Amino acid sequence: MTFTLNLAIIGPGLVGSEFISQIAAYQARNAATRFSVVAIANSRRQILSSKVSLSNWKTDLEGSNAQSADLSKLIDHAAAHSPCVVVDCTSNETVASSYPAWLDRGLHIVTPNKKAFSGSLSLWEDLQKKSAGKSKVFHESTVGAGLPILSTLKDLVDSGDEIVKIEGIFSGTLSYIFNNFSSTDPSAAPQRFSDTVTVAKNQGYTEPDPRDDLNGMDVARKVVILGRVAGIPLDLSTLPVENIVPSELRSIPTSEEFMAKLPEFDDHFTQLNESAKKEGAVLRLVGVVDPKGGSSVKLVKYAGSHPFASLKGSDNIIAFTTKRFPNPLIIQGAGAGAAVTAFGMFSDVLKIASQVGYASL
Ligand SMILES: NC(=O)C1=CN([C@@H]2O[C@H](COP(=O)(O)OP(=O)(O)OC[C@H]3O[C@@H](n4cnc5c(N)ncnc54)[C@H](OP(=O)(O)O)[C@@H]3O)[C@@H](O)[C@H]2O)C=CC1
Ligand SMILES: N[C@@H](CC=O)C(=O)O
Ligand code: NA
Repeated sequence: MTFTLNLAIIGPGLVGSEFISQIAAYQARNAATRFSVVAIANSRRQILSSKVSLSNWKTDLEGSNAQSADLSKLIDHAAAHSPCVVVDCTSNETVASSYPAWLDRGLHIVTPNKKAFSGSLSLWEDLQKKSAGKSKVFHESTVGAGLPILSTLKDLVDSGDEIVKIEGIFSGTLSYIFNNFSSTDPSAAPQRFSDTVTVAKNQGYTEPDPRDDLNGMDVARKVVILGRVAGIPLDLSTLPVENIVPSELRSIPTSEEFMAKLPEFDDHFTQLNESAKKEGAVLRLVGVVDPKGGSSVKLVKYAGSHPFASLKGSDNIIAFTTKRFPNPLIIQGAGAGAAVTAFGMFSDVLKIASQVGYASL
């Protein structure tokens, strides 16, 4: 008997489109069709079908067979195509707040969207309770993109290890910016801070508004998620977070205006970097999960010899110090970008497939 896992994809932007491409490439490589995309929706339009064409979906989404976006219709359609995973590739809070209702409909959820897991504790607890049943929720790409961070942490916790501290560089954007702007390499040409932000945005590392990275909130959300998976009930509203967006730029309405004005503040960031350099150090924005109460997001000066100082590109580095790993277990690699984020989502979909029937093929 052929087992097919259906997929309803919300938000085919940078990450969502790459996820669709990876599913299409998988289908081309595998004779038996294991996945069928039954819905694709952005904020304006949606296509509902028993099998969406993965070679033509962009045109179809704009064509006459598409409907106006209506999330409740999409969910009805997904629920009628069980087993179905709703893949939320938006960063939308309202979409995220609907997850418990979707789980009640028997749907599974895979997402890189951090909003539900770093939002209210009651939503988090509701999701834990509801995903303990038949419906599954996986969100590996919410921390460290495709790097196996949450699965590793869950394995540590479930097997009875004790978390002493989790510390790391959890932002691909801020990693890229500071690795280039505040380098350990004395021969590296000095860079303007605003130029590194532009490159990070163009490479697809940033949130739609790069201020959500620079204000520490994207890292804060990851710290909250890691804390909660580790059993520490962290809350975004009480976590100390260092915001490095100059105060004059915080209330500018659009990200485009923000990017246009950022070069005016290059001297401010150069001075920060120079003061670190005088101490033989570099700047890095780190997140800390501390069961004893010191969880935070802060800009830290690290000596050039520290492992966080020699990161490259948009790499994340996460150090788990536990009772069993007093010398930390370290995971390092690309922590942002469409390909690695979509890979993390694909690996989550494969886990659901194996749990709900793939194994029986
Ligand atoms: N970029 C990265 O490296 C990483 C990203 N992530 C997360 O992945 C997610 C997607 O990021 P990215 O692809 O860069 O974002 P994009 O802005 O490129 O894409 C967002 C997509 O969501 C759609 N969308 C927004 N609101 C709604 C809505 N209410 N209903 C339906 N669709 C909606 C948009 O549609 P429309 O075009 O109509 O607005 C668009 O298709 C985010 O949660 C991000 O935090 C996680 C890890 C790494
Ligand atoms: N903007 C984020 C994307 C992944 O979560 C980052 O830079 O890490
Ligand atoms: Na991850």
